[in-house]
Amino acid sequence: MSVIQVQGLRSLKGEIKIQGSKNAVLPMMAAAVLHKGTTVIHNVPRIQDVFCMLGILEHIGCICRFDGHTLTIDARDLTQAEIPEEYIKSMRSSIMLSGSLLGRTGNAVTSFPGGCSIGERPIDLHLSAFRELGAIIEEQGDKLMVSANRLMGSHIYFPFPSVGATENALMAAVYAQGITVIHGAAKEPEIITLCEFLNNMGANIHGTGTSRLTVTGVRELCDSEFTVAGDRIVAGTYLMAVMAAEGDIVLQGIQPGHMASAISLADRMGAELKRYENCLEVSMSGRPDCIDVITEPYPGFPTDLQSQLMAVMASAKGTGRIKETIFEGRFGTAKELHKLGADIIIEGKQAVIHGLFPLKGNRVTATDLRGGAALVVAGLACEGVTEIHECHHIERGYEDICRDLSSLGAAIRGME
Ligand SMILES: CC(=O)N[C@H]1[C@@H](OP(=O)(O)OP(=O)(O)OC[C@H]2O[C@@H](n3ccc(=O)[nH]c3=O)[C@H](O)[C@@H]2O)O[C@H](CO)[C@@H](O)[C@@H]1O
Ligand SMILES: C=C(OP(=O)(O)O)C(=O)O
Repeated sequence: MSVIQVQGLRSLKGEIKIQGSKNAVLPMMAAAVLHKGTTVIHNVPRIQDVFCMLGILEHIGCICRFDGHTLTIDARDLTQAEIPEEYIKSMRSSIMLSGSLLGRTGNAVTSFPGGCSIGERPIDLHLSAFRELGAIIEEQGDKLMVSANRLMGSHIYFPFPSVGATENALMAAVYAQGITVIHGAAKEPEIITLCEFLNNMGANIHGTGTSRLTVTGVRELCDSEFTVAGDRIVAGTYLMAVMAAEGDIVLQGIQPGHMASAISLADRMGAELKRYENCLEVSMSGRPDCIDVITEPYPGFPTDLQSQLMAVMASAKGTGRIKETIFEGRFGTAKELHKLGADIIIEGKQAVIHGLFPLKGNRVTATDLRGGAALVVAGLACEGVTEIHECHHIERGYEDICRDLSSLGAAIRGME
């Protein structure tokens, strides 16, 4: 599907089950490489990034079976420590293999990762964590070689929280001799899940959910099974969708506690919300109000919902400001929203949005995963048809955004 057409101004109604979390499952798939045996993961979303990670696992010698939403990874016999550049350049999470391969074999050959155009995204913190555990890092052209005879437990200090660096440090530390303490760890729910997943495999990690994680090295892991939680960013995207389109929807299969900042923001903007243990009911009648928001590490408002929020505010009442503090390139979507008539002014790290309703359907282009989803959200508040091109970006993280939104009553279809 490379083009999506949305006929706007139809309210949403219905119930939907949210797919498993991309940002939780990708590090788990990388972590499965640590174990000389079999790992089964349930509720795995059928998205492009998962297929890319599968390609990497098979390339290094894992035998994988992906039936429906259950993925079995047999990592008994690894044959390769080098990940081809085309994988690394197409997906940021490929860098997770450097931690798990280093932990398992003492050797990983990767390169600097690519991914969406949302900012520079250096990996200095990942590399400093590996060095702290005793690894040697060599760069040869584009190649990045990480190796160690024996990883030794140590104190790793992160100056600010990085999700990926915390995950890579955890994976490298699982077999390191002695105790590793990660100070300044990220606290996102996906880190908690990775710790639970690794402990379920036999690792020994304490401090889960805090910024100080302690890993006591173990000698071996065991076969295990794990179920991935619902994707809080996909759920947040559909929360933004109903705010843009108005209506009443129920999001099933999620933990609303992991979405507290998005829920309180929707409440401030005028939505009515009811939280249950595994689902969230949202009603929006009339146009939402613009508000002021800052993106922050968890538990703050996530950068991964910033573009979708911008799309909602573009068609809301009044004036609001969004300050993006994580990825400097994430205001790229504003340029496409302008084509729909949105009034957004970018001033450095801040976007000032004057809401206008309805927006006007037009041809726009997705330039990154969440920015693409934001254009779909904006299309719901447009008069006429919005045609979104380059939708392969959206398929990186959404199983089928057209299926999901049309089941809620949107007039949306995908085309090749
Ligand atoms: C697959 C996955 O889980 N992706 C998520 C992960 O990305 P990712 O793990 O790449 O994001 P990080 O948490 O590492 O990035 C946070 C900030 O730290 C900076 N940084 C990071 C590493 C480093 O070595 N040096 C450095 O300067 C980044 O440029 C960014 O400004 O967390 C982001 C922040 O919540 C989310 O938007 C992404 O969806
Ligand atoms: C930026 C994202 O993902 P990644 O880190 O995989 O590029 C995202 O999920 O919004």
